[in-house]
Amino acid sequence: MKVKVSVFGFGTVGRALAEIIAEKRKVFGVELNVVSITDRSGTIWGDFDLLEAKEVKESTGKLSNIGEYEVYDFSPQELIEEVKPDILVDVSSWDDAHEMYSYALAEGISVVTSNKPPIANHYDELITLARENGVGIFFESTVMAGTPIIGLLRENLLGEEIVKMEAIVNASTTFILTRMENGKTFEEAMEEARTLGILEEDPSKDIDGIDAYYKAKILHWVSYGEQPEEEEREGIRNVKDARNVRLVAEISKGRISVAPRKLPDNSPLLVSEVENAALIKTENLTLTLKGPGGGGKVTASGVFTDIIKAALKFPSPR
Ligand SMILES: NC(=O)c1ccc[n+]([C@@H]2O[C@H](COP(=O)([O-])OP(=O)(O)OC[C@H]3O[C@@H](n4cnc5c(N)ncnc54)[C@H](O)[C@@H]3O)[C@@H](O)[C@H]2O)c1
Ligand SMILES: N[C@@H](CCO)C(=O)O
Ligand code: NA
Repeated sequence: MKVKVSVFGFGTVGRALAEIIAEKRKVFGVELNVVSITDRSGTIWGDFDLLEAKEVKESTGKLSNIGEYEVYDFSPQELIEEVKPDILVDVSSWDDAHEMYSYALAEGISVVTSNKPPIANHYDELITLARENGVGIFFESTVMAGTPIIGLLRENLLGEEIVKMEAIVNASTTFILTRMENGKTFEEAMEEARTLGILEEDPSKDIDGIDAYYKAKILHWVSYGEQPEEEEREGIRNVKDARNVRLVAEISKGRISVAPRKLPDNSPLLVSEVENAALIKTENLTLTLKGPGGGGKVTASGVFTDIIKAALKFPSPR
């Protein structure tokens, strides 16, 4: 089965995805063909070499510098109408990408994304639109990167009421707090996090708990199919003694909160570096899920899985 893919956004995750697809373009009976890539400088469309596009972006910062191919100045709607991919992959940091998703879903194009605000703020309308048009919307890497918490909740535990989740879902604050535990200043730790490619384009989203809040909201939508009524959010700017402190997201029916908490020494949530963790309590099970929560390849891994699920028209009950 040949599948046309349009990639929107070509930063850390987009370029890591290009590497994975270049290596694994034919898997599970699916043959992936990336027909367009878009960054802020424009869209390349046609029979370009993926790794060449990655190299041009890395060396010059702009896809439009890829000499021998035409560069198009498409609006998101023109991109959908002209290129007509089978799957639209959003790995950009465009907070308002939901309109582009709606164009695609209405045209029978599945959407895969690692971009949280569009899913956190427009979940219901996007899921409904996908179902009405017989296509899928997949967002594994919006929470815990490629660590499969979204697939776990959307495609499993279907007979279980999710009683409560406590989770560490932001890699940057975990990294910063663990560096501060080891004597680094907040500024030094921030600088180190920047070199890892895990900070948001606007790092205040990490520091002020906004990224973790979006993720908690997505987990609430997937678990309960509705908005939370109660929301609390606090970041880590006021943390002075970082020992055993982590930014904890709590999700239960009707309520989400994000706040720094001092954890006991034996807490499974006491992760470090870029690790994420989730404690999931249902009526009959108590689960712990741990894994990397940030970085180009580990995020692109979850995006790749979603591309295959979209190609195989994988049903997501929730
Ligand atoms: N890096 C990670 O560890 C990680 C993990 C999970 C999810 N994410 C999410 O995945 C997305 C990409 O992350 P990243 O680390 O690659 O970010 P990045 O800042 O490296 O790249 C984002 C890209 O999006 C492009 N972009 C932003 N707005 C655009 C627009 N309107 N039109 C075209 N291009 C636009 C930027 O130019 C940039 O190339 C973000 O939404 C991020 O929150 C990242
Ligand atoms: N900035 C995010 C990237 C992963 O979503 C984090 O630190 O967790
Ligand atoms: Na995930």
